[in-house]
Amino acid sequence: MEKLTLIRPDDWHLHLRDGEYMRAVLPDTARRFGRAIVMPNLRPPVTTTELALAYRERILAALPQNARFEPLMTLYLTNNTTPDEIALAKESGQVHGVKLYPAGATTNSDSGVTDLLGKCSAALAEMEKQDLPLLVHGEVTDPEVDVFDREKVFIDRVLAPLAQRFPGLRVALEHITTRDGVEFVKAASKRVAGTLTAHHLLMNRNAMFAGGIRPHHYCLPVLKREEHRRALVAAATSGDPKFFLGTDSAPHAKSAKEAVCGCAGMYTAHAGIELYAEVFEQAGALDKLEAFASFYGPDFYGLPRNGDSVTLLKESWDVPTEIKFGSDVLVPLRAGEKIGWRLVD
Ligand SMILES: NC(=O)N[C@@H](CC(=O)O)C(=O)O
Ligand SMILES: [Zn+2]
Ligand SMILES: [Zn+2]
Repeated sequence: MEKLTLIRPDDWHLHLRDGEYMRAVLPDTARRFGRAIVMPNLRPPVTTTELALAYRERILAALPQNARFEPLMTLYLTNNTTPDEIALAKESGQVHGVKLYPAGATTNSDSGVTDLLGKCSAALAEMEKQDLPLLVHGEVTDPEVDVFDREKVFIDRVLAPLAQRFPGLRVALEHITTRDGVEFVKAASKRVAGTLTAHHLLMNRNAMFAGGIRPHHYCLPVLKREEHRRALVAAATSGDPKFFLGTDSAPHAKSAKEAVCGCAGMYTAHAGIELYAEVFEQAGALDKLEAFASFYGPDFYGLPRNGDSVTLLKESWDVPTEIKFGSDVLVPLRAGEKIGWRLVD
């Protein structure tokens, strides 16, 4: 049987939520990944180092015994984030990035930024000075802009001017979904990188409408056309160190997804590395998976690569139709279907 052994991967974009929900999903990530950049869009958001350190303690306390998983914390940038808070974050050694959510762009982003280059310039200057990366949800929230164009317009209106004004700032464009995003990252300086999710690599926007409306294939940024998906796969499998793994696994209760106004996010942590193995296999690039999943992320964040490894077998397994999610259930990606690679414990 075909077998794949990789240095243990890390997830550079993950939603763990909190409390019983966090306890339900954390083991899926901890089983596969050595570390994860933990998103701060809790309610209320993680806006200070103090809140981030307390959240980190709750995650550590919820880890399965013997797990050697390390949560890498982030701060939620607001119009009021001070340079002092940025300095504190860096000094803590536990905060590895500051997350920009344009206000209203996505799940739990109501406290987000309304005018990045205006209101956040002092915080951004401090991040540049401290070399603390800015992690970006790259979509404009202007309701006049077509939903499918919001990433491209964000690059033109916000990201390009930001990179000009703060050339020393390390920036990760999270969950890139378009050719435009790929091209921006490639053309930018070495300090600009991007993460790619498994679901945007595997599916185009038709997946939202296969035989009817599919709420479990709705996320933000929304799935795009096939030509964009192909550009993402080309970037992921190119061996370019600017592109690395970030699942954006975003658990929501089944009832919140299957609703009149269903919320955005796909749960993929149950197969967080296996789904990428499918992508790289389909592209004939399994030899490029390890660097994408395990090398380029820590290199960008200035952290050591993991020392141990994981093994995948080319053996299909059945994804459950539901997974317990605290007092609720969630529907994982590929629910009731098969995944072609299996993680060996
Ligand atoms: N990706 C999503 O569709 N949802 C994420 C938020 C985000 O990453 O934008 C969530 O927190 O649910
Ligand atoms: Zn996002
Ligand atoms: Zn996310």
